[in-house]
Formats: sequence, structure tokens, C-alpha cells
Amino acid sequence: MVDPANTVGLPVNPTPLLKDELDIVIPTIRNLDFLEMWRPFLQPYHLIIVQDGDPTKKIHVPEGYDYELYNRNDINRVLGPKASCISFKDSACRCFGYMVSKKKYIFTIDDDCFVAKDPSGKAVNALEQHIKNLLCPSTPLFFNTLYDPYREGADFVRGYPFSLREGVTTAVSHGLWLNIPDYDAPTQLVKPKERNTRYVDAVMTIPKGTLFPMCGMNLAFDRDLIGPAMYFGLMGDGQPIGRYDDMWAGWCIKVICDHLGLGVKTGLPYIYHSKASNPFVNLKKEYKGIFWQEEIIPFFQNAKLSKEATTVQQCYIELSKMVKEKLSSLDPYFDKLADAMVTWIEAWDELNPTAAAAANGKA
Ligand SMILES: O=c1ccn([C@@H]2O[C@H](COP(=O)(O)OP(=O)(O)O[C@H]3O[C@@H](CO)[C@H](O)[C@H]3O)[C@@H](O)[C@H]2O)c(=O)[nH]1
Ligand SMILES: [Mn+2]
Repeated sequence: MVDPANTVGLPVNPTPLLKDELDIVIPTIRNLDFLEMWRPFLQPYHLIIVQDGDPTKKIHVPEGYDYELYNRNDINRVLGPKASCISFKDSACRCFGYMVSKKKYIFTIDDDCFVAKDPSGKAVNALEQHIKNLLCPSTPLFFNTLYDPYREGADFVRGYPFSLREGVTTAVSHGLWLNIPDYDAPTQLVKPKERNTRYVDAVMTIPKGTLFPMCGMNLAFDRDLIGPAMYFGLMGDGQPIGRYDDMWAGWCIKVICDHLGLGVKTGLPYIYHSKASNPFVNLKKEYKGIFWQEEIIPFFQNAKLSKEATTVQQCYIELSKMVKEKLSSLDPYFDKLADAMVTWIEAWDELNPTAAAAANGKA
């Protein structure tokens, strides 16, 4: 036992930021040895591992990590018939981890994402940067040309309205990737050797009214503010589409964040994405999305939520009705997806009754 009187001046390990307020969600079909490299940054945090595919497969988790693991049998047990809204054989299954978490913040990362190095060669603590992004305001209403004004050594530039400098609360922090960029299959096929070596030292708020292609492999968000909208849709097994899980969620959350006055940031932190998935397999999964999105994007660009929609759940249910009404003509899949969006909210509220009651009370 160390005598407190004798610890003056000794470096005391600071408690990791948000240690007890953040869960790390990892979708996986493989052993999680990648966590060895992340140990200095992630070990203090609780993991929620969503095991996809064969539930009888044993997933190895490195010693020393505190985690809970859910396979498909667990998902079916926890959700019963509502498990139909959780995808199988697609990284979209990760959203089950968001639902069962009891923490305020979520960081989700793929198991082929490793610690990146910044241009000085320093290891990037991606989680620390996401937390910084989430804990400081966003500026969706007016673009700051010097990027993140709240960052050390930066500020609002001349001409930036003082009435807007308080910014808005940040709901989402979207990180990027060195090495294998998150390209769609056609781009992967055309540029199989392309690697991202460009480390851009910037964090930007995505302006209000602008959609963006949200990638789920290095993503953090405030679960209390936007969690119910982070549904990764119906993808993978039995579905006509895959690899649009995060894109669907990104379009939904951005419309809702804009409506509720919340911010979405992109840029730092980088992770090192080590493995390119097979472009031919990816093309089979995503080809319908490539032409559907030409209709889906205008749908989200024109989606208008009512002023009565003041909670994420209400916004999301309104959005599901619009999907059913305006996208089902594109393909019957969207009729099924709209129903799954409702099931997701019902399941979310069942597993998070206190938050649901508070949201309904607010409504
Ligand atoms: O059926 C599956 C396949 C994979 N996973 C887990 O999901 C992530 C991502 O898998 P992977 O790295 O193999 O695939 P990518 O193409 O790089 O994924 C990125 O593209 C998007 C596809 O939706 C997505 O935003 C990114 O994740 C790994 O952790 C796999 O273990 C799975 O759970 N089920
Ligand atoms: Mn990957």
C-alpha cells in the first residue's frame, strides 16, 4: 500500500477519460488479437463484442480485457422475435452492441483496424481523439476555414459570427483510415493497389444540410444523444444488399442531428486499416446500393421532420414512415427496412426503459 504522503510529485496514472462512461463495440467473425496493439489505449475500457456468423465458433479475446460477448444465439435470446431487425453475416450486427450498452458513449472499431502513426511517428490514440471530438462543440451552422476552432492553437477566423461561436453539442465523431481506404467495390477493382498515405491533421464539422458517407470502422458517438438512430439496417444474410449498413445509419443520423441541432465531425483520428475485403465479393453485396443510392440520397436530402419530433425515437419513427411511403416503390426491400426501423426502436426502448421514459416524458 503506497503512503499518500509519499506520492507527491510521483506520476500518477491519470484515469482514462470517460473510462466508466464509454463502451467499445466490436463486430467480429475472427479472433481479437488486434487488441494486443490497442492495449495501452483500450484496455481500461469495457468491450461489447458482437460475434457474427457461427455462434459455436470460439472467439479468442486477449487476457486482461473486460468484455461481454454476444453471439447470434444471445441476440435471439435477448430480443426474441425482435432479433429479426439485427443483421446476420454483415458488420451491421454491431448495432446490437449499441443497444445493449448502458454507457453514454460508444466507440466502434473493426477487428482489422490497428493503431496508426502520425507523421511524427507517434502512435495515435484514436479513442482519446474521438473523446476530444465528442466533448467539444461542433459548428454546423457556419464553416470555420481554420477547421476545428476549439482545438489548441486554432480559433474562429475573422468574419465568423460571434453569435454562433458557442457551437452545438457534438453527437458523432467519424474517424478516418490510413493504408486501406474505405472504397466501394468498383473503386477497389479499378485501384487495387491504392493506399491512403495522406494524414490530414484536421477535424471538421459536417455542415448542416449536408449528408456524408459514414464508415463504421472507426466511429464514436454520444449514445444518449443519437443512439436510437444508429441502426445499421437489414444487411447480409437473406438481404438483397450488404456494406450499406453504416451508410444507411449515417444518412439517418445526419438528418436527425440537423433537425435536433446536434453536430457531426469527421477527420482525426486515423486508424491503420490492414485488410482489404474482396472487391468481387463486395461488388455482389453492394451493387444494388450503388444505383439505389441515386434515389436514396435525394430522399434524405428532402426529408423534413416535423417540429413535433423532438426526440430521436420520434424522429426515427417519422423517418421510417417516409421510407415506407417514398422508397418502397424503389424496391420492396425498403418496405421491410421501414418495418425493421420500427422494430429496432421498440427493441431499443425495451432494453433502455429509463431513457425511453425520459424521451417520452420530454416528448
Ligand atoms: O459477415 C461479417 C463480416 C465481417 N464482420 C466484421 O465486421 C468488420 C468489418 O469486416 P471487414 O474488415 O472484413 O470488411 P470491410 O469491408 O473492411 O468493412 C468495412 O466496410 C463496411 C462494410 O459494411 C464497414 O463499414 C466496414 O466495417 C470486422 O470487424 C469483421 O470481423 C462481421 O461481423 N460479419
Ligand atoms: Mn476491414
